Amino acid sequence: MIVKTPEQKKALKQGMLANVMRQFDNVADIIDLNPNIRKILEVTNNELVVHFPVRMDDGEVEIFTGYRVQHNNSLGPYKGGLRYHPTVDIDAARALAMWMTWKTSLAGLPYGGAKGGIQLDPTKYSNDELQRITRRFTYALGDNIGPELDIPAPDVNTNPQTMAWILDTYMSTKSPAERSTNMHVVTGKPIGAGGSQGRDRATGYGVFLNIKFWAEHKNIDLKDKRFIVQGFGNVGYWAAHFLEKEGASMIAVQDAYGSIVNEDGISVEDLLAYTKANKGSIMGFAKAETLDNVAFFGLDCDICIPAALGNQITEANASSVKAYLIAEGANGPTDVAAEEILLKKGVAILPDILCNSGGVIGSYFEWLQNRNGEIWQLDEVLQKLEKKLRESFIKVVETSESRKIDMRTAAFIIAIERLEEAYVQRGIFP
Ligand SMILES: NC(=O)C1=CN([C@@H]2O[C@H](COP(=O)(O)OP(=O)(O)OC[C@H]3O[C@@H](n4cnc5c(N)ncnc54)[C@H](O)[C@@H]3O)[C@@H](O)[C@H]2O)C=CC1
Ligand SMILES: O=C(O)CCC(=O)C(=O)O
Repeated sequence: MIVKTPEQKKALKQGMLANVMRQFDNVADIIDLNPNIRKILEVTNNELVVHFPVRMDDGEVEIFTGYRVQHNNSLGPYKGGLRYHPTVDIDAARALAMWMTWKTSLAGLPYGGAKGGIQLDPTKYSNDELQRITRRFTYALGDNIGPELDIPAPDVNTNPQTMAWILDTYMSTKSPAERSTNMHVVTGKPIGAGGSQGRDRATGYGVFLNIKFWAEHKNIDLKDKRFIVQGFGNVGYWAAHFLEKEGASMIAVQDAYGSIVNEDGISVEDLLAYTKANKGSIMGFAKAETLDNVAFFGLDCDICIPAALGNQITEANASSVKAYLIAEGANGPTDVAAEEILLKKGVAILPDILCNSGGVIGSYFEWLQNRNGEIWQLDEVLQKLEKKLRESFIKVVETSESRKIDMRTAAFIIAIERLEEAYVQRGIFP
């Protein structure tokens, strides 16, 4: 359960869970949310913590801890990614699961919210070890996931290969008849294993589209605009790819290994090719200089795209931000204290639950195709994605402008009011 007593609250470190709870409480107060529905939404439905043994390449057995938190399923099956990272713990999974509920609700999808992962540093394990870890984790999750119950997807340090291992392991526990109808137990799969065209780029493309919609709304031409990206993985790379195609220039990048800068621009494709040959790291890229990590968010630029972890823009660095737009590719990259500072400075923030929702929308398209035995072309997927994202963007901007509130508050209001309506219409709280 999400911590609620004063003692627990006091003990709670200022992490993502504290942020998502403050965001929720703020909006619940503004919309005067039905108190019974508030009680339901402020706790998670189910929390699974599993400890499981895996044999390492050297023959030793290591015990791993995995998590799956299912926050709410009043709008449909639980949906959300799996993260492999040392910072994964029960509070991180709770926070990320809650954001998923708001995200799927805002996007108008028939899904609830969940998140999970394994607390580990994947750079310390071989590919074979990661495969065995993923398969044992899937066995440990058992029937707590399922195509109509809870559908995982990729997140930090997981990818289509990870999803294929999960699919294969899950299938191996099913009867032959069930195997062909369970393909949609995970999304973000490789195309050959039932994945959808476009899911690879869906999140980053969605981040780009949100920036483009915002720029059009403000009559700003993206050509020659300077942007910085934190995280050059799935989300960061694809967002940068599409922005560069639009004529904008990437002047700095930060990843888990450090930061690089080139005021004249860094070629997105050259950097991708370099990272592929350099164990995923941007460091040492010849056409840029090394930059102190602390200076990164204070760089002179137009657009800042945090696309790595949570709580990256905080009270400590928010005042130094020079960008006039922050497009949140990551979940929870801006904490509540930082947001207050940024909004006072006039910085616009495209909130995570809107800005990175292209990923889960792309997953929904994959799930639908698997469920209905359909295969869609790339252009069809991208067109449908753009249509859905534009609808969400318009709703958020209209709510923000008519109620004179920031875009995060507007997005949360739309998401939480949809959930409230579902509970009220079902008659649970007449
Ligand atoms: N993959 C997806 O479809 C979606 C991902 N997101 C969010 O986007 C963010 C990034 O996810 P992915 O791109 O999928 O992960 P990824 O694993 O593909 O890439 C993560 C990137 O962040 C960097 N990074 C890790 N720790 C860092 C640190 N302390 N400082 C700076 N950079 C660091 C890594 O080096 C890597 O470049 C996460 O917050 C995730 O929850 C949100 C929606 C969907
Ligand atoms: O594609 C999905 O189902 C969820 C992706 C995700 O974890 C996220 O949107 O944060």
